Amino acid sequence: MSAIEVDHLVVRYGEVCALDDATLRVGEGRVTALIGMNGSGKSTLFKAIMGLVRPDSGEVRVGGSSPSAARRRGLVTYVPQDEAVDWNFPVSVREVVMMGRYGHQGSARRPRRADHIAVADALARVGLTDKADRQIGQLSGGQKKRAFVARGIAQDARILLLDEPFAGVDKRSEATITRLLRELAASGRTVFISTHDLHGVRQLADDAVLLKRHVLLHGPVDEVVQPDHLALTFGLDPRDLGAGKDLGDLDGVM
Ligand SMILES: Nc1ncnc2c1ncn2[C@@H]1O[C@H](COP(=O)(O)OP(=O)(O)OP(=O)(O)O)[C@@H](O)[C@H]1O
Repeated sequence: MSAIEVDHLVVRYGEVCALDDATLRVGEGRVTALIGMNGSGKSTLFKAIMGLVRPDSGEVRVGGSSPSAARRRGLVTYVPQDEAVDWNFPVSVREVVMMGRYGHQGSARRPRRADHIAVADALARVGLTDKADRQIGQLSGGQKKRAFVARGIAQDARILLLDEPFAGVDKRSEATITRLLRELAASGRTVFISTHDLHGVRQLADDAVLLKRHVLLHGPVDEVVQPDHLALTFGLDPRDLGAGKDLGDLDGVM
């Protein structure tokens, strides 16, 4: 079954066409990696799935609903790239994670016992229990990502979107996040994640999508993450990625 359905999606920002006839199905209970060069439309695709940008044409369905309805129902959560977040905002790590519980608290927004338990559990799962009372901006890059993953876990969202969670992240956080995302998929969650980490992608993902304003290729990660396909995605000559080369040769162009 598909958790996310994107049909002939077109999104423009003025003159710039960020997504041009993008169509894809993201399978439920799987980890799907989204791969594409800078400006290929990855963040725009996530924003369209969250209902944060309006399509010029085409359609997005999330768990069978419109993106805004899915967001209101707490079906989907989004871990944005660093730049999209105001790290000076005076909230603690625990409060950030508690935000994931708002949808469970009714209009009073007063945390109940179950909310405190869910937050403590999520913090423990990402290894941030001892950092819970710090202001969010005082965490390292990897710890911040883990805090937002914890918010998604506390929310109990069925679908998690993560925009480059490994960018600027230490090895320990990367391993923690990879393990957590695999656990979430094993428990039926859908994980859709953009990444530049081609080395780690086979351990992380079941499927991969190559994006260049539209979907170039989508399938099992081992079939998709191949030098020829990546060369096409990143606008390189496939001969530059032939025998004796590996995915590391793409590091400089991503
Ligand atoms: N708010 C905006 N206004 C104008 N143009 C935008 C806006 N957001 C994105 N774009 C443009 O749309 C295109 C797609 O951007 P998007 O951020 O979706 O790409 P991306 O694949 O996530 O890139 P990156 O890997 O650098 O994060 C780019 O050309 C970008 O400059």
